Amino acid sequence: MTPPPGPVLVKICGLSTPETLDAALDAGADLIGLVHFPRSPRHVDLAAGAALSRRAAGRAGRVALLVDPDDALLDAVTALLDPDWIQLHGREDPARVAAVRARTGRPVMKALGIAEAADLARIPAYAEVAERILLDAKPPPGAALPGGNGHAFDWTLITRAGLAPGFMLSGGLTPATVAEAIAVTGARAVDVSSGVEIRPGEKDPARIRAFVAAARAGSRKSESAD
Ligand SMILES: O=C(O)c1ccccc1NCC(=O)[C@H](O)[C@H](O)COP(=O)(O)O
Repeated sequence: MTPPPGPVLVKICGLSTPETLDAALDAGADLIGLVHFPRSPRHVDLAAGAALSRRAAGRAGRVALLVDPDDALLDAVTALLDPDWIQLHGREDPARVAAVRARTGRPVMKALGIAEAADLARIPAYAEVAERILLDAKPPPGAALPGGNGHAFDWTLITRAGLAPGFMLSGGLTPATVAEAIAVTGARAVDVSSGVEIRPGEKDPARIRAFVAAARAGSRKSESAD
């Protein structure tokens, strides 16, 4: 996927209240992520997700975040949340990603866990079936969650691999580090959850605003350096 030129695309993930959703929308987030995964501190049930999705409609792209969903859950999420994107953050293989895309008719963002250069080899097969690849830190051993862990991976892995810039960079980003992450990787899209929280699951409007501002500033600096 060739990313459009222009400012970096910013996703704020794991929003679960109207107030913090409004903060992300008012800050200018391009995408908002709604996590439907009961073990997550950011989990929203389908009714809450539907209400938040309606609140965001027309103001940002709505990403329904699922982990190894079955078809019944896909159908319910599609019908109730009407997401603009479906993000798959589990062990879904490329065939499952293609099937999800076909069943829901929604573009799919597939998360891949990165810890070492060899992990990047999975990208081409997924890039064939997903509209966007989200590169996240591989969960540490024993982690309770497949994502949202607040861990960063070595961004130079991307630089050294000479990766085309159509990916979304994720994993442990914060307002303080996102500009450097953009400079190092050339990412044209970034994603954050823990880095804009006071505590797990509790988003901080001030940190959301700071993250969006820092990402936009970082992308302007990165573009002017090109
Ligand atoms: O955020 C969660 O709680 C979560 C739970 C289960 C699967 C995925 C999850 N988050 C996925 C995301 O897209 C996060 O924004 C991404 O992993 C980065 O998280 P963080 O390192 O906390 O910024």
